[in-house]
Amino acid sequence: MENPTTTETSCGKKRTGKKRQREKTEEKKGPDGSETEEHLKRKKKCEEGATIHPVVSPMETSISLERFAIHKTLGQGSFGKVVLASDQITNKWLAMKIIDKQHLIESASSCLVERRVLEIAAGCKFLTHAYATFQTEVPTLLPYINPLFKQDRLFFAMEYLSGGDLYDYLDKNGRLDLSTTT
Ligand SMILES: Nc1ncnc2c1ncn2[C@@H]1O[C@H](COP(=O)(O)OP(=O)(O)OP(=O)(O)O)[C@@H](O)[C@H]1O
Repeated sequence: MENPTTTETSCGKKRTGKKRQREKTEEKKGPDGSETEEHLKRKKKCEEGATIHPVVSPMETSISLERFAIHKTLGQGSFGKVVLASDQITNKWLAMKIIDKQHLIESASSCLVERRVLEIAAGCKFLTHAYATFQTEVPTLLPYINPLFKQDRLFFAMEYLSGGDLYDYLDKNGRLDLSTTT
């Protein structure tokens, strides 16, 4: 597995309201390494320029945190932090967004919208997508008995994009020329 920790990322920056575009064009697979028929259909439609409608749930939701090794923090967003993780089953690197559910009381709908966008993006080569979402639920009294048990959290396991985000790139280099964008 190639080590992505040597590539430049915009670590530690907090900004709001931006969505990065996908920088890699290699084929993407689910956490089990396979590409579903639905993903392939959606990828084809996307390449043909058709409107992609959300499917019920192309993402894995029945996996747990133990499956992943967490390596370092990639950045901080409005909902929580994003860490570099590796999937110990497929051996792939990914970015994991960790959201403390207590912070979602005011913004649960924004989080659901973000999840939907990550889901719709599956199969579209210009958008970052999520492979899986899952959550941890801690019995209410456990954090008081043992502080190592943190509050309930939501996890978005997304494709890892190295090289920083589009906003930083445009900020530093100005407008992209036509050949770079196509
Ligand atoms: N898929 C990814 N691959 C690599 N780094 C990422 C990825 N997603 C996020 N990051 C890093 O984590 C930071 C925070 O991302 P996040 O999506 O939480 O917030 P944002 O898009 O910057 O802002 P907002 O939360 O308002 O949407 C980003 O600025 C980037 O440095």
